[in-house]
Amino acid sequence: MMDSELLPPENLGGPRIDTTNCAREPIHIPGSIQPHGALLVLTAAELRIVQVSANVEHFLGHAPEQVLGRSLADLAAASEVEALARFLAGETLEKNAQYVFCLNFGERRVYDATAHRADALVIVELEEQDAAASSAGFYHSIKNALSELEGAEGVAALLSSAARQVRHLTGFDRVMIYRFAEDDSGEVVAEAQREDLHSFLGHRFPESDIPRQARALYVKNLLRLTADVDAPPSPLVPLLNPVTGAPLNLGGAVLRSTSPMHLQYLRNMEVASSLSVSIVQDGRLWGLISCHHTRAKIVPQAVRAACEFLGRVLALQISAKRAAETFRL
Ligand SMILES: C=CC1=C(C)/C(=C/C2=[NH+]C(=C\c3[nH]c(/C=C4\NC(=O)[C@@H](C)\C4=C/C)c(C)c3CCC(=O)O)/C(CCC(=O)O)=C2C)NC1=O
Repeated sequence: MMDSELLPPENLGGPRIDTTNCAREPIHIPGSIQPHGALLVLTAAELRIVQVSANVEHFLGHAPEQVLGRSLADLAAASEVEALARFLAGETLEKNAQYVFCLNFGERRVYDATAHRADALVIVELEEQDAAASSAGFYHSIKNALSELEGAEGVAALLSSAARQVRHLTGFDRVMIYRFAEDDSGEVVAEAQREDLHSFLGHRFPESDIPRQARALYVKNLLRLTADVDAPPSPLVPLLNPVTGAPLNLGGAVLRSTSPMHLQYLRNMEVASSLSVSIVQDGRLWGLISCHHTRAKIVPQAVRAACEFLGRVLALQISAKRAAETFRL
């Protein structure tokens, strides 16, 4: 097995992951999700439920064995299920598309839902709704953030503004802009933090802090949230997907459990919650917007979408400002 090949997961007989082999940890198939949401895996054709997260009863009022094998249409409002089917009919597997909608399971069980394709399956993730995140004021702050980024004079001012805007939008205790060097080590090049916290500005970190398989995933999936480093993961039921007979690829999932290695890294930094947004330029991971909170923090779907959008705008603005500085436009 080549050094860069990923190891089988520990829950399927793989070796214990430690600092000597963590660059080969298969982080896309943890076999569990973070428990602040629930996950359903459906067949694409009939939208039949073939795999769930063990905590599904808390969200749907039915135990896993009462849900497995049933059609989503048996459990949720027909209009929303039909909208999901229409979306899936129009999408191709190549697109890393997410479908964001609402699912109503009756008895006031109404959730933000995020759907995406994984192999020949559809993963639907359910999260509690957050009214504040969809208010007009929220959209106003995104508009302001964009104007600030566009008005920044030069790359350094742009990165500082981005850190400030993301902190304002999300309320994280600390927001950093982390830039990768040619050797994939990294440096904190901008920061906005709670005034009583020490600064990481100018600190450099080795390539191993964000290993190869994580960087590769982050070019495809642009945002990840660890809501609570101490929350017990909710395992998938059954552990192997019955359609594929393999572990479910959670690389595109918003609730994917974070690597235990990284959870310990965050605890060592006295961080309870972390969110990062990829800054991708020409298909390469230029850097990350890395956010920390000293307490557990669930970031609602709408706020995450805004952060991901800002990350994309920031990548474009970095190129534009660098070109302007180079050619003194
Ligand atoms: C201020 C500086 C600063 C730095 C440098 C920083 C690093 C950082 N690591 C990240 C991810 C991972 N790291 C590791 C593994 C290891 N990390 C190590 O140090 C060694 C012990 C090790 C194995 C031996 C793995 C498997 C993952 C993937 C986790 C997953 O997605 O499941 C992320 C993105 C996730 C996030 O947003 O929090 C960041 C931003 N976060 C900061 O704020």
